[in-house]
Amino acid sequence: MGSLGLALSSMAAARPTPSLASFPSVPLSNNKYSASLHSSDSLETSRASFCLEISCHRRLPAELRWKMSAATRSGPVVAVAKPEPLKIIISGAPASGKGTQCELIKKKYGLVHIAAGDLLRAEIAAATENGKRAKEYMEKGMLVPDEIVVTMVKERLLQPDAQENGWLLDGYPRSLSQATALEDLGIRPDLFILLDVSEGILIERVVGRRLDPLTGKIYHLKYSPPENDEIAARLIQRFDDTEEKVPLMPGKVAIEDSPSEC
Ligand SMILES: Nc1ncnc2c1ncn2[C@@H]1O[C@H](COP(=O)(O)OP(=O)(O)O)[C@@H](O)[C@H]1O
Repeated sequence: MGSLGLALSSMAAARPTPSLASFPSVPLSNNKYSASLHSSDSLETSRASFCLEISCHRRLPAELRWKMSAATRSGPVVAVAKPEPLKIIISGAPASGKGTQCELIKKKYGLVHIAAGDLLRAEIAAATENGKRAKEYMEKGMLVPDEIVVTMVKERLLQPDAQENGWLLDGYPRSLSQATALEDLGIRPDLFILLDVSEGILIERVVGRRLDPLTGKIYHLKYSPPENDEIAARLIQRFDDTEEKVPLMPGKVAIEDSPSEC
């Protein structure tokens, strides 16, 4: 019960090494990027134990490697590459625990969380042309066309906060064409995380999930019950939290075969 498979595939791109002049002076121990996500950090919804270790040893140019080895011989010469910001794509079926893991990853690594659905809802709220078009598709539960989504996601990824702090992209890509579009733009993640949860567990989570309309907090009748009767009385079920929403095959929603439907 409760097995949460975490398929983690590294899509590390061969990135250009920054020039020596751009290296700030930082302690030698910072010469690698190392990070981890442990189940002990997680909420009850993700009960299975898993551990994600990210260790990105950055390649340094020969000149800097020589300086570092000189440092170990003759004392502290401290000039080390600042690691490039981490770029992650996370994917998983509804109720796979994506929201929970996104919160934890975002908090731990200081990444900018970019959710395609949130970007679309912001366009709708701002009543832009794209927002008006997107709304028609979203209301029918269909994927919004690529010409809207791809540009929107690209522009968000290229904004200074995401470039400086790194990003965690969620809800994109949802089709092969969206993945290819990102690749064509030269935007590649360091990691692709797929939360691969069995259908039985997804169904159990979806049908037991409840929303507190007052606070926006998500509960689960079995795994994360409301704190008191007053909250319990006002909990509602999202209209799309039904068994039918759960994909028949695990991973189906990760990258949709058909770009036309969610
Ligand atoms: N990458 C995307 N491409 C096309 N449409 C998208 C994409 N991401 C989100 N959408 C649209 O926004 C809606 C809400 O998405 P989201 O907030 O991720 O919720 P959910 O996980 O319930 O689908 C989707 O049903 C779809 O219509």
